[in-house]
Amino acid sequence: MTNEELIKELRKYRCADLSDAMDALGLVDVGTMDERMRPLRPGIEFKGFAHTVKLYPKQGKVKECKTVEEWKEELSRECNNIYSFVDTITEENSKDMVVVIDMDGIRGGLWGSEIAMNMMRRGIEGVVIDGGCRDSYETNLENAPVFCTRRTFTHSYGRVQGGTVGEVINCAGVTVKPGDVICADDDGVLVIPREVAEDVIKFAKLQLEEDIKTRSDHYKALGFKPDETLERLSK
Ligand SMILES: O=C([O-])CC(=O)C(=O)O
Ligand SMILES: [Mg+2]
Repeated sequence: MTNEELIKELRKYRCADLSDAMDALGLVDVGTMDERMRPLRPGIEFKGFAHTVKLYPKQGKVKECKTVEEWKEELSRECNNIYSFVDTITEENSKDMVVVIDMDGIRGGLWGSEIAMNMMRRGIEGVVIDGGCRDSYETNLENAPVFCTRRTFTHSYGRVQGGTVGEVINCAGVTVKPGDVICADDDGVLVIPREVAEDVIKFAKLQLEEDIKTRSDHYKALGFKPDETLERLSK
């Protein structure tokens, strides 16, 4: 299966179906991120391949700025360091990309309503951050696809420093390799190693088919209008 075929197929399934499939393969909780990893609002769902970023806690004292000009210069210099990973994400390589960021759970609001739109313009599927997001209200108005472990108003300035891109990281308790499949929905984030992803689909299909069958019966018995998720497999 090509990556394109794989991701198209995986998108039919809920994290619950995919997690049950991992269980069936003996991989219980292998890719289950900590429950603190939450969507910024209900209803965010995406799947894609991991582009990994590791950032480090800022060490040492920060400068005390005496003038606005000094602060502007200081902030710009620090941001160039913290956000140096941004230029590794382009319109050319962003298809089916999920940016996965390990910042050691630090509070600093690395994501905000500006970078969220910047990344949407570059074309990523979503971002998963073991750390902070700020400007939550505006970021939600933008429909930005963001999962994080913290919400905050603090900046990453003075709290985070630049690191590496494209290495094996630990994000919310899970080892993530570049190219692993990242699955995110209202229930949380599941990481599926690329090498087992095709087997996972076989078992996930059984789970979802059975769920659709039984829930369709429940809808009929209750006289409710079926919800659109019963169509997931025909998409
Ligand atoms: O400015 C930053 O570095 C983070 C932020 O608030 C945004 O992206 O809106
Ligand atoms: Mg902002």
